[in-house]
Amino acid sequence: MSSPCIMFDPSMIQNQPKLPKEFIWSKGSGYEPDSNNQQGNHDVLNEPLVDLEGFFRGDEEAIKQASESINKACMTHGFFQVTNHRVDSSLIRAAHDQMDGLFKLPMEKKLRVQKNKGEMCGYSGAHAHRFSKQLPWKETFSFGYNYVDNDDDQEGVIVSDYIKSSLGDEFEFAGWVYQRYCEAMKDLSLVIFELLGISLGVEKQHFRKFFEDGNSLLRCNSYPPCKEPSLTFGTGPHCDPTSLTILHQDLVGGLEVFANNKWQAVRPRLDAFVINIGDTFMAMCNGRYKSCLHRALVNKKRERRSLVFFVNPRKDKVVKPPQDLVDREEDTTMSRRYPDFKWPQLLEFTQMHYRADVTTLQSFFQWLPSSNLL
Ligand SMILES: C=C1C[C@]23C[C@H]1CC[C@H]2[C@]1(C)CCC[C@@](C)(C(=O)O)[C@H]1[C@@H]3C(=O)O
Ligand SMILES: O=C(O)CCC(=O)C(=O)O
Ligand SMILES: [Fe+2]
Repeated sequence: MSSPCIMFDPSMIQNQPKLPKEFIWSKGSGYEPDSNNQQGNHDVLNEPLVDLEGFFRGDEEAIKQASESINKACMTHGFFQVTNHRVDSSLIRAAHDQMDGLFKLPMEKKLRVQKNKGEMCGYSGAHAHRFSKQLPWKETFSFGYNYVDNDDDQEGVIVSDYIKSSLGDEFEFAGWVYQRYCEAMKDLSLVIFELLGISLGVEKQHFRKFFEDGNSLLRCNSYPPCKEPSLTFGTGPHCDPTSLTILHQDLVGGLEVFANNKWQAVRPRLDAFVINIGDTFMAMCNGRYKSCLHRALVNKKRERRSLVFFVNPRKDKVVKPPQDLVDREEDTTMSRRYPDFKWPQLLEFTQMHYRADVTTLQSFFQWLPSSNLL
């Protein structure tokens, strides 16, 4: 008989003296927390801080500099932060403030919007509806955001309607805030895609155009304090399967990136967005840029929150590198490093058959021919 899944109620679970075994990232899994899995024990990553002011002013020299530092960061670890991004600071603050109302909801109400296996939107406590061990010490609310309402299924529902209809009228303002926040994230992502195009020396609008009619996901993360933080993870080590991730975190800290062969902490900055390259973009640039390996630690004292916007292409688009990039490969045996695919195929793989980690993309390409999605 299978055991009932664990209920992640922060007010109760964080007071238990011992970490429930489901949250222990066991030895031998390849993902055991290292002996130093404590905040404050790691080097701080000296990643480039890309100032977008020059881009918005159309200053050629500043754009060149920004794209060069993006190129360097993406060739080494796939991670950088941006400042002067023109996202209104009061909108960012409001998006963080509205998380209070979500995470403080009574459990019974959270469960009413609980995600089921295979679903992308709704509430999840420790992903316990999907996994039975190595659970992440977090609660999440996720909202789908389609740029174009291109069909009439659930995915076409806009964030504000989804929030209001699933959580009730008292969440109307929260819905409005997250709708605006998604719009701002979409605009910012298109700026980053333009810079990525420039940095790769391809037609500068190529990626921007490709993602203009995408469909994305906004996720609110809450990582409650944990009595034994060194035995678990808030989010275990992984590369995002998506294309680009835009993350905003509070000042608690806990995000780490694997760079130069070691885990390094990312210094939180309220005025910056963290940008990660994901697996899909790595495939789109023929492996030139690295999908960023990262994780989130938890701590004994303070709840940590982050807002994560995952950018994906429209579901019928073929993911492949631009031809001019392929033509420039010196090693002709490597002219195409990955086969073509579509985002829903990788999404199905990560939701139904494989838990995203550092080798998601390779495992996906082994699975793809046997799937009936081709
Ligand atoms: C397509 C997705 C799967 C995950 C959410 C989005 C983008 C990133 C993925 C994830 C965050 C990577 C770490 C593991 C994961 C299970 C998580 O901890 O949330 C992943 C998400 C998921 O499968 O729900
Ligand atoms: O919350 C964080 O800092 C990281 C979250 C993350 O990596 C993810 O949700 O994919
Ligand atoms: Fe991630």
